Amino acid sequence: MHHHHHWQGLAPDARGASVAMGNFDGVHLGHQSVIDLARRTDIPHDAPLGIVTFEPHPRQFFAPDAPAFRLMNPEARANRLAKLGVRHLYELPFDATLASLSPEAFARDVLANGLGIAHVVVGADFCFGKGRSGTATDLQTLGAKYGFATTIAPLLSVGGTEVSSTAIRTALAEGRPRDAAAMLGHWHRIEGEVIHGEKRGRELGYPTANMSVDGLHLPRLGVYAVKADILTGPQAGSYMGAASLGVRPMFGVNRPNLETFLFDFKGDLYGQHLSIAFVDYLRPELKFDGLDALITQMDADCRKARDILAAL
Ligand SMILES: Cc1cc2nc3c(=O)[nH]c(=O)nc-3n(C[C@H](O)[C@H](O)[C@H](O)COP(=O)(O)O)c2cc1C
Ligand SMILES: Nc1ncnc2c1ncn2[C@@H]1O[C@H](COP(=O)(O)OP(=O)(O)O)[C@@H](O)[C@H]1O
Repeated sequence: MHHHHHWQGLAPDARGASVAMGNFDGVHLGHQSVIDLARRTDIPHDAPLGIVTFEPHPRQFFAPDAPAFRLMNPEARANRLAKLGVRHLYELPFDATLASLSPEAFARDVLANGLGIAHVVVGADFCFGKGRSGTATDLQTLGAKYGFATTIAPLLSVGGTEVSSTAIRTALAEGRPRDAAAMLGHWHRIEGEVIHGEKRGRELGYPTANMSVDGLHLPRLGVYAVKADILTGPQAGSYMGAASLGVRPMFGVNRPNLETFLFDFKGDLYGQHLSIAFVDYLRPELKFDGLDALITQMDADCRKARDILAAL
C-alpha cells in the first residue's frame, strides 16, 4: 500500500487512475461496492485501484471537541483497504484550505489538475466542497467539464436499514454488534497495541490485554464475547475471548478502555498488536459486592462467550 499525502505536489501514480472517494469510516458494504465499481471500470492505462480520502475526517476538522466518533483509526482503515486490493491511498490533508474550496475548484484543482484521475466513484450521498454544497450529480457535471468520468454508486440496504457509518455507530452504541456486522460485511473491530494496566487481572485469575480506545466511537459499554487476533509477535494467531469495554466501576472511575481475556492462551502480549472483533453483547459493567462476586460473574461470562463463539 502506497500512501500519498499531498495533492499539490502531484501524485504521479494517480494519472489516469480509477479511484473511489469518500471517508470510508468502517469500510462497510456500501464502501465495498464503491471500491468494486472503481476496480471494475475499464480504464485505458490499467492504473492500479486508488482511494481518495480525507485525513483528518472532515467532521473531526470542523468539531475537534465533539465526542469521538470514528469507527476505526487511520491505520486500521488503511489495513482494511489494503485487504480489498487497494494499492494507492491518497489521503488528502483536510485543512482550512481544502475545506474552503468550492465544488468546482475541488473538481478542477484537486481531482483533475492535482491528481489527474481518469475516473472517480462516489456513493449517492457524497457531498463535497465548501459547506458540503456539491452533490454526487454536481461531481458528474464537473467531471464532464474537467475531463474525468464519474460513477455514482447506489446506496445499499441491509435488513431494511440503509447502510451508513451513522447506522453502524447507532447499532454499536445500542449493543447490537451483529446488526453492525451485517452492515459492515465483517465484525466491528478495535485494533491497537497492548498496553500496561493495573496488573490486577492476573490476581483475579483473568489477565486482560489492555488497549486504548481514545479517539474511537464507543460501542455500548459492557462485557462482550469477542474474537481476538494477535497480529504480531511469536504467538500471532486467532483466539476467542471475553472482553470488557468500559470504566471498571469495581475499581473507581477510570478512563474507558478495552480489556480482553484470551481463552486457552498463555504468554506476554505487551507491545503486540491485537484486533478485537465484537460478536455479542453479554451484560453491562457492574460494581459487585467484593472481588469473589466479580470473579464468579467472569467465570459465567467466559462460559457464555465460549458457547456463543463455538456456534459461529
Ligand atoms: C469478562 C470480563 C468481565 C468484566 N466485568 C467487569 C465488571 O462487571 N465490573 C468491573 O468493574 N470490571 C469488570 N471487568 C474488568 C476488570 O475489572 C479488569 O479487567 C481488571 O480490573 C484487570 O485490570 P488490569 O488489566 O488493569 O489489571 C471485566 C473484565 C472481563 C475480562
Ligand atoms: N490469556 C490471557 N489473556 C490476556 N492476557 C494474557 C493472557 N495470558 C497472559 N497474558 C498477559 O498478561 C497481561 C495482562 O495481565 P494483567 O494482570 O491484566 O496486567 P495489565 O494490568 O498490565 O493488563 C497481558 O497484557 C498479557 O501480556
